[in-house]
Amino acid sequence: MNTRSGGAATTRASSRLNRSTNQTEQPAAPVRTTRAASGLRLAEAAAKKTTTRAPVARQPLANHNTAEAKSAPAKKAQTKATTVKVAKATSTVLEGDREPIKVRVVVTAVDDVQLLRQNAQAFLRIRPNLSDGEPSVAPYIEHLSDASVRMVDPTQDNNPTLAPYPRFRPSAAPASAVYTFSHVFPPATQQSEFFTKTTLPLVNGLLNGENGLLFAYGVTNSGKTFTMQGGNNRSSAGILPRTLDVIFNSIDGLQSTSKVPVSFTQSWQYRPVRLHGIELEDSPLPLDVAGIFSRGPSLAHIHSPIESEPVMAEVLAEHLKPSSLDVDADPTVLKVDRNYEYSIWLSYAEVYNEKIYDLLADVDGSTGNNNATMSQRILLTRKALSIRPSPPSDSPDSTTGGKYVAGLRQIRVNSAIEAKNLVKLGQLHRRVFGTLANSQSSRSHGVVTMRLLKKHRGEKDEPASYVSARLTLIDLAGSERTKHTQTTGDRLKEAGNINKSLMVLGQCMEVMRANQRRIAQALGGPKGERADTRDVRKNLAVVPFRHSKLTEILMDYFVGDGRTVMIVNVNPYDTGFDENSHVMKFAALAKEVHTPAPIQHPFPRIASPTKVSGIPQAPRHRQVTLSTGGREGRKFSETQVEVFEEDEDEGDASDSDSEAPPNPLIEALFDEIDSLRLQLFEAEERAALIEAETREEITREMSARMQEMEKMYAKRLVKEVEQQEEKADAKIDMLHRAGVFGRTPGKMRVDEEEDEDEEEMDDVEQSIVKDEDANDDDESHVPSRSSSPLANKGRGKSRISEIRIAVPSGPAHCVLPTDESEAETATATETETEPDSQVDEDEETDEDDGDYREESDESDEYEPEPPVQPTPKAKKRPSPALNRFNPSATRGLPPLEQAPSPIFERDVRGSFGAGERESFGKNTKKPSSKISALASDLNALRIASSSKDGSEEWDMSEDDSMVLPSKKAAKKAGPAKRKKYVSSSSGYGCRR
Ligand SMILES: Nc1ncnc2c1ncn2[C@@H]1O[C@H](COP(=O)(O)OP(=O)(O)OP(=O)(O)O)[C@@H](O)[C@H]1O
Repeated sequence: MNTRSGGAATTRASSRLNRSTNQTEQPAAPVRTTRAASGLRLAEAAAKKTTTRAPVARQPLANHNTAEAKSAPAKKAQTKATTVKVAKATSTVLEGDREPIKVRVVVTAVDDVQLLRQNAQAFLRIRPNLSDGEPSVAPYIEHLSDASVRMVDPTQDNNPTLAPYPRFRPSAAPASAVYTFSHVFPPATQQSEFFTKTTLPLVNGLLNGENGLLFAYGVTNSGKTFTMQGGNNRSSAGILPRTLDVIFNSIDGLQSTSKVPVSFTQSWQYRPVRLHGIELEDSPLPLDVAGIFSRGPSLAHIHSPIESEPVMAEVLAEHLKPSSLDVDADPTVLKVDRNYEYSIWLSYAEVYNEKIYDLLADVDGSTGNNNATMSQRILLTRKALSIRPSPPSDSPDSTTGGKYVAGLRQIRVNSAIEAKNLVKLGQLHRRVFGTLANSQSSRSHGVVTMRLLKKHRGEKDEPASYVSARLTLIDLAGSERTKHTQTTGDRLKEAGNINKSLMVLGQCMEVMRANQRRIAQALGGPKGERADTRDVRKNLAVVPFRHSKLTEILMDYFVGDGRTVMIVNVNPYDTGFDENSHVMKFAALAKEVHTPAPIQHPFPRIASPTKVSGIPQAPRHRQVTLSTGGREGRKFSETQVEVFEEDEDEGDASDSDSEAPPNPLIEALFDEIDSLRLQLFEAEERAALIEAETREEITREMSARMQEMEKMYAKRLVKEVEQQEEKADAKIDMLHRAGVFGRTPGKMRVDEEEDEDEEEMDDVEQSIVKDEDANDDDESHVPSRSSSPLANKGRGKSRISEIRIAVPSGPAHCVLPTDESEAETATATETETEPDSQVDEDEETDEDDGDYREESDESDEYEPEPPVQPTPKAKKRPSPALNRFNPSATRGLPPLEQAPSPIFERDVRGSFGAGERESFGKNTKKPSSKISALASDLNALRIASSSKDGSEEWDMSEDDSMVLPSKKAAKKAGPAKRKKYVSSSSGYGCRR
């Protein structure tokens, strides 16, 4: 017989509230009371009967922070009180003007404020270094305070080749960031302390009828399983066993024994079903079940699931020995209301590859291949469970809905040891595969739910008398990315699904946070105005809980009531900085989620997202090896377990009939959406993988190139600095020599310079001779030369058709006079040189060689002019550059520029082509004084040449790029007296 509570399956609290409301003879008020609030039902209901309160003014949101600062219990009490006031207010308003909308508004507003005050808590736990001795690398997480840490990318400063230049960061993660948590636990934190600060409040809440959720998040090997379940050492029990200890310590002697006798030998008991429901046990339990439990942890007798799989029990007995289970028990006892009787029910599910399995379920086991080496083979078949929306009949006072895992066993446990044994059995059922990252890596999300039923001793034994609350502890799979674990095949798919569910979890939090902000903004209007959040609520984004199984089964915690605690595990030693940065960002997001975002949509019945409509899926087959013994002289045994995983069956849930018949069209549409979402997700994942790889490749190349460039620039910088230093030295020397600071540094130096000048002179002479020869050869090819009116003049001894000034490729030299008169001369010559700008202009007007040649041809038409005598000025003040040709009169100086401008060098050598010359003309915005000096040289040469045979004179036309000091005189003489300064493609030359 299945005695269902059906529509009567309301909690006592809600029924009393309804009764109270009904006293006004109104339809059931749309009051949203929470299940947690039902813990106060007696006192609250009594208060309602006796007092009439004014409607509660909505709390301004500005007080949010102040409210947060209050202690948790105080806050909870306040929340409950507020709820009661609202309930009363509802009643009052209904009695007054019978306008239900107003009531709704009040309730909604108060709910918003109330929910906004619920903060998700995030605790950070830093894993200690596990290697012997000092860690190979320093941890990159710095503990700043009890609530904050700083994470600095360890690769930022460690690369000496890059310092002090900023590193090109391939990652989007900030190189340094401070993260804040509710509390930060350093590596040395003991398990007991950690449990007390993070989980004990949740356990306390559970015993008081509040829901709670705690999950551990982090990359693989960061200590999630250690935190949740514990280690092998004494006192290293984790959160889960300690929670069980504290619960049973606290309800010791208060456990419910009430049963409904159905026959002389059998009795029934109320049990929790689905998400909120309570009903009589489907299958009768033997009356002496408690006695069986008390006989100890013999697996074969613990409970029916184990009994039905004796093979498993036998094989796993080794694993499930009580060993340290009871000696490592947490002694904490919490104060509970002793007027109640309690019962605890445990379920253990696994979300693996986007399918949910019951880890405590019967599995069809059979053995095979037994042999003498203790090697066994077990074939297990297990079936995936489906998720169903919680029927409204389970919780008529809840509008938030929620989903439950249909067919998930909830097993009653009477002691901590029993519970721990069940958990251990579940852990062995849980799929544990090794990856490269962690040989014992959890590849699934393990979800342990403790359900508490409590009933006041004075109440009748009926479903309405029971208060139900849940505490769910989740050991999430590692959040590492696939490429870091080098997973392939099945492992790759696992990793993809793990990441998917964690990603969706993050997305849900993000959407909830956005929704919360919108509600907060709506509530934060001008003071005194009643905020109507209905419109805002209607337009809230749908939180994508449906996108993954994990979020679907956790939905109730986010949209319903209860507290959420997130534990963030990080391993700052051998986990990548980027990986942990993602974890930290996720934590920051989760911490900001204050309130459940109400879902306005009904929850339709869903199909498995992995199931493509119409295509039956073959059961998945996997193989695991379980090893036992091997220590302390015991025999080593190995068991091969083959697992067949069947897809969930829509019709297998015993309670499926409690749901409303689904609309086939909606079903089909949801199936379609799910299948499309899956395809989209897979495509995105593929794209993300490709993108990540491409980015990484480009990043590597870029980094290498950047490094090369940085090195090159560094070298250049050093060279430039050296050159500058030498230049400065040279200048100082020059000034010394010029007598500004005194006499020249020494004779040695002068002699050296004289030698250099001699060499220079040799070069010039050689160049002249060479050019003469070349000109002899080329003359016929250069019409301008052959047609020059002066072409045949002076042939022979002193015939110079083109003069090139060759300057050594080394540093340019500057000649300074050694005595005062010379200095004066030099200064005067320099000042008399044509302005630079004039040279520039002239040069820029010469577009190409053709122009020159044209002019040259024109010049051929000129009549030979009588030689013009050099200007007295030029004679009187010879260019200092001319002194180069007279070593005895020259006073050399150290190099002025170690690396002369290439433009200047080419100019002097006259060896560049037309294009280069053009660019020279354009680029030389400000010709140096050396160019002017060179012009003076040429003029001096002209004078010297003229003085040799006394019949020829040289001059430069205005068209030429260089205007000689004698230009003024030539201008005065008229254009006819001017000669062209001819530029050929092979360089500058002076024609006569
Ligand atoms: N606080 C701690 N103190 C001592 N040892 C620890 C601590 N945290 C973790 N360890 C050790 O680090 C190793 C990895 O930890 P654990 O298996 O819990 O990682 P995990 O995050 O659960 O990895 P996975 O996600 O792959 O399951 C284990 O050997 C565990 O005993």
